Amino acid sequence: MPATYTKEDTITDAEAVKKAYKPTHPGLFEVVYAEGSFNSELVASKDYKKDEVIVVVEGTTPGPKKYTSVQVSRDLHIELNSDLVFLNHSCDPSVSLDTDKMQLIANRDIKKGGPLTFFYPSSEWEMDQSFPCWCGAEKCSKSIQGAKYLSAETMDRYYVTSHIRELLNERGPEAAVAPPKKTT
Ligand SMILES: C[S@@+](CC[C@H](N)C(=O)[O-])C[C@H]1O[C@@H](n2cnc3c(N)ncnc32)[C@H](O)[C@@H]1O
Repeated sequence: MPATYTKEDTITDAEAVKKAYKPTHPGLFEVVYAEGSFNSELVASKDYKKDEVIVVVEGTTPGPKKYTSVQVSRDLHIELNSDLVFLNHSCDPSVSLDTDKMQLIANRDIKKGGPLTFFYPSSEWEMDQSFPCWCGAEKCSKSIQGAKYLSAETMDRYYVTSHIRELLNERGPEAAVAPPKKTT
């Protein structure tokens, strides 16, 4: 999978992709490829302790809001340009992405091979590509569209970046706006 990962990169031969794969962060984490669109995931290559900094995120570039981008301030979106693009969303996330310190931090002890997932609305106000969540967490938000569409009560359960905290504070205590109907 190239660093310039695009929507067209549907995996039709996961075995061939696996053979050609060179991890961007060997020893820290790696991609587990699965056929189809968006079915691959990032997993730990070693055990991590709760609160451990897994990696300082480097080599990012600014770009337009996309399904691969991460929002790092009110107006700035970046591409991760590494295997980190395979971090999936979970409503019970194993890691947090601190976009102020640009650090990926373990939310709990993580075993080697365990999935690395973060709560996408912790950094994204309105996502480019929304999706029905498959995470299966007890308190799953079901439709992931960005922090704008979640209640303060839900957002309070999670680590939230400073730009999202500001936007939530500006919105005030009223309920989140109704989500748009269309999801991908
Ligand atoms: C940057 S990709 C993450 C890697 C992706 N799994 C892949 O194989 O390309 C983000 C996309 O992955 C999918 N995704 C990530 N987490 C998901 C989840 N919990 N439930 C459903 N789809 C998810 C969504 O399609 C999302 O737009």
